Amino acid sequence: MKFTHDVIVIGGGAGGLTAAGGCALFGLKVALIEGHKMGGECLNNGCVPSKALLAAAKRAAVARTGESMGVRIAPPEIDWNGVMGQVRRAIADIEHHDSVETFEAMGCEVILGHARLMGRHSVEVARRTLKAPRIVLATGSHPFVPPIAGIDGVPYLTNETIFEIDARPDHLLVVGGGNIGMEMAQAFRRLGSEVTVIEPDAIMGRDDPDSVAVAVEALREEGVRFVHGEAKAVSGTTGSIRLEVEGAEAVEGTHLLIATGRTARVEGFGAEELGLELGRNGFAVDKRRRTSVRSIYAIGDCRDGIRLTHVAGYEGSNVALEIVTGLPTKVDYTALPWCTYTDPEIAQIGMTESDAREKHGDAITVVREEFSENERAVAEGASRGHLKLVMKGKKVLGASAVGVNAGELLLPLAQTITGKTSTFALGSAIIAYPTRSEILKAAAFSAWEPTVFGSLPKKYAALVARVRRIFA
Ligand SMILES: Cc1cc2nc3c(=O)[nH]c(=O)nc-3n(C[C@H](O)[C@H](O)[C@H](O)COP(=O)(O)OP(=O)(O)OC[C@H]3O[C@@H](n4cnc5c(N)ncnc54)[C@H](O)[C@@H]3O)c2cc1C
Ligand SMILES: NC(=O)c1ccc[n+]([C@@H]2O[C@H](COP(=O)([O-])OP(=O)(O)OC[C@H]3O[C@@H](n4cnc5c(N)ncnc54)[C@H](O)[C@@H]3O)[C@@H](O)[C@H]2O)c1
Repeated sequence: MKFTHDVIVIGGGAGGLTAAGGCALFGLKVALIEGHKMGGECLNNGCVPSKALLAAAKRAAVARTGESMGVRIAPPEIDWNGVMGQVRRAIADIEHHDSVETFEAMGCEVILGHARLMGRHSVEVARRTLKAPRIVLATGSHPFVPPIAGIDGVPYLTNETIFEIDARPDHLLVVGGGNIGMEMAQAFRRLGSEVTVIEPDAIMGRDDPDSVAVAVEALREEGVRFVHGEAKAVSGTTGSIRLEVEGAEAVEGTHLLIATGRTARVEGFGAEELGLELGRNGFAVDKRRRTSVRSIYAIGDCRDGIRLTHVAGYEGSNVALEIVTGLPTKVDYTALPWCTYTDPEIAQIGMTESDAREKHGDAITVVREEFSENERAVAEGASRGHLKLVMKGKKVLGASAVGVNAGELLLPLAQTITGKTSTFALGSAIIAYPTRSEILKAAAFSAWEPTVFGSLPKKYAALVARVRRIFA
């Protein structure tokens, strides 16, 4: 077969960009195909606009404290156009990282158009047929809308539309208490909407319940209402929406946000015809991210598994490495981090306490340190939250943190979990005072405290002291 490229990448989101850029930087001939907007979900409808909205909301929340620390601030006035402008500005300021020009400069041939798989080595796009020994699918996901009776007759928002609404909702009903639900609930509440979150299971069920409880309490104090139950039926129109909830009373609001998870994008581009096997939600892949057709990889949101930007990017670089070197390269998620950017922030890396108990039973220990003992947090009057280290012996298996900027604490823990550093090194490091990172040192040191101040070191110290008294 005559190949036009070494690798064809379908999808210009976090996964596809990283795979394509990685291969191109090694000098391979790469075709990168994007059918909608470069940057994908994260830049255009996901991480970036949501964090920009949370930033505007935080300003409003600070202003709402009125008088605090002897400083009086006027109550916030929310200009919705300005808020949406902040969201657009953030996207505009970041989009050059993901632009056609940037990826052409790296050496990719960027093709804008809808790609279609025609065979194990061939793709059609913009009336051209491309052929390559390897194809990478990075086609992402779209919002999952559950079968709520009446949903098709009611206007509803998803992450694809919520960052463009032209007026602030008076009362936002958020169906789903996952990452999107929690972040959007706090953002809209702080910007002045009434907010009700409807969730039948645990709020943010993948996270440590102790961390989640701290954030839920904070959101409740700010006025977010949580209703425990499943959204079953909906009626009404924008401005007047009524949602029937199984196991709870019906709720009414002006706008409806569906934040109930994602569906992998696996249809409409020839994957069915090629017979690519599917998992529960996305392409079935092995640890090298190969699909059932071995010349075709699937990475990021479109394959069955975790859906996060840094995961898509990591899988993109992993696949690029495998294609470039020709050596099998497996993904390793023992130190996977994720954060939810509410205030307080919820951060997790590696195993939660319950994951670890399930795997190792009583062999694990959990060390917990409170931000109320961290002097920086106390001085700043923001000491809500804690850090939990989950350990087996002196090895960290995972950590859960909740508090201001908790996600920024994860890097040293990633190195500890992967064995690149140790709890001893973390516990004995010099940490600038006063910083929130001191909580890491305190937790790591707790693991060593019984050993360092144990009976043997005490006996040794006593011996040195006795000798010194004799010879001093
Ligand atoms: C509201 C929200 C907030 C989020 N916040 C965070 C966060 O804070 N941190 C985090 O880590 N993750 C976050 N995520 C998740 C993150 O956005 C995704 O995990 C990430 O974007 C997945 O990247 P991807 O490359 O797999 O797919 P995508 O970003 O979805 O990109 C896929 C691309 O493929 C293109 N495409 C699809 N089919 C074709 C075709 N046939 N031909 C050509 N092009 C095609 C699409 O147009 C799209 O641009 C958030 C998600 C949402 C919805
Ligand atoms: N900070 C971050 O990293 C971040 C932020 C936002 C989104 N994301 C990613 O985006 C993806 C989607 O987020 P999400 O919040 O939509 O999904 P999610 O899977 O986190 O949560 C969806 C929630 O909806 C609930 N639900 C489902 N059907 C329901 C019904 N009929 N009534 C009420 N509740 C119902 C589920 O029980 C679940 O708790 C996730 O994969 C997440 O990783 C990440």
